[in-house]
Amino acid sequence: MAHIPPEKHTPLILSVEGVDKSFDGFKAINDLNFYLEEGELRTVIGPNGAGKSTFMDLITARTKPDAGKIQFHLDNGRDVDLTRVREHDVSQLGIGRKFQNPTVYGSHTVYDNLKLSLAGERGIFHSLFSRETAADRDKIFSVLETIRLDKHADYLAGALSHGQKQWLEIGMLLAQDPKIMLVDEPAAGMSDEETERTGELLLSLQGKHSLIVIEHDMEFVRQIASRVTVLHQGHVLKEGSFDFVKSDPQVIEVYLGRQTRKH
Ligand SMILES: Nc1ncnc2c1ncn2[C@@H]1O[C@H](COP(=O)(O)OP(=O)(O)OP(=O)(O)O)[C@@H](O)[C@H]1O
Repeated sequence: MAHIPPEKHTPLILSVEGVDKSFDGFKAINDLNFYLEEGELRTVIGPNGAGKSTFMDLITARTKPDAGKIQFHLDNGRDVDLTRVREHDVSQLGIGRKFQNPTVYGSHTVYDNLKLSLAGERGIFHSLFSRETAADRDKIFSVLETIRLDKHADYLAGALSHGQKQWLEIGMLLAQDPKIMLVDEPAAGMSDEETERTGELLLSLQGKHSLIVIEHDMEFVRQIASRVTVLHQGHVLKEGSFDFVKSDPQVIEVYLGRQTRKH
């Protein structure tokens, strides 16, 4: 079957076409087609086991598909086939991922955590024992402002609240200037106020970055979503505005009707 990409209003940055992935004969991803526009903030929802994490594993080349194409469209007009790239090289290309649990360096300051992320190829040793350039400092302070931790630059990361650790980790991704950011359940375990601030942060990033956010908390999805993709059995069940997917009978049947609030 021919795969028809959505109408192109804005250039696409990512195309996933006809992707399959099985584990021991079980199809976790089944003929998946997904298109992300440059600067878009897309929310992906779906029941447990729908294939959301596997989808992110495929984009970051942690997992290789059995079939299909995953293309990263660079702004120089080149397309990179992500199924042929190693996981390490995917992050170098500008695709960053934030896992659900924050993994900040607790015994280092917030500032140093960002400095370490900025280091990239230069390496951790070099980063900790060398002076950063003025451009590095500007970048770190700009990220600190974006994640609203500028007053916490000298705090040990281990002393931050859960929400602040999540923002710091988003900041650590930002320090590397990713073109695409994959963010897995950023609001999990957060207070209502932290959740709202996280939504504001993600909304402030769209346009400058393209984001895919996996989330279960529908209030949070309502806050951030412009377009929502519903995954079910490794396939796109529905895609559209929050109101469209929320009132769709099939989405209610397979997901919303069964959902119990996690937090
Ligand atoms: N490495 C693996 N080996 C075997 N089965 C796997 C592997 N990874 C995922 N699966 C299976 O693939 C299916 C999709 O899993 P996946 O974790 O992608 O779903 P999910 O939508 O992220 O679920 P959740 O919301 O619970 O995190 C599940 O049935 C899971 O058991």
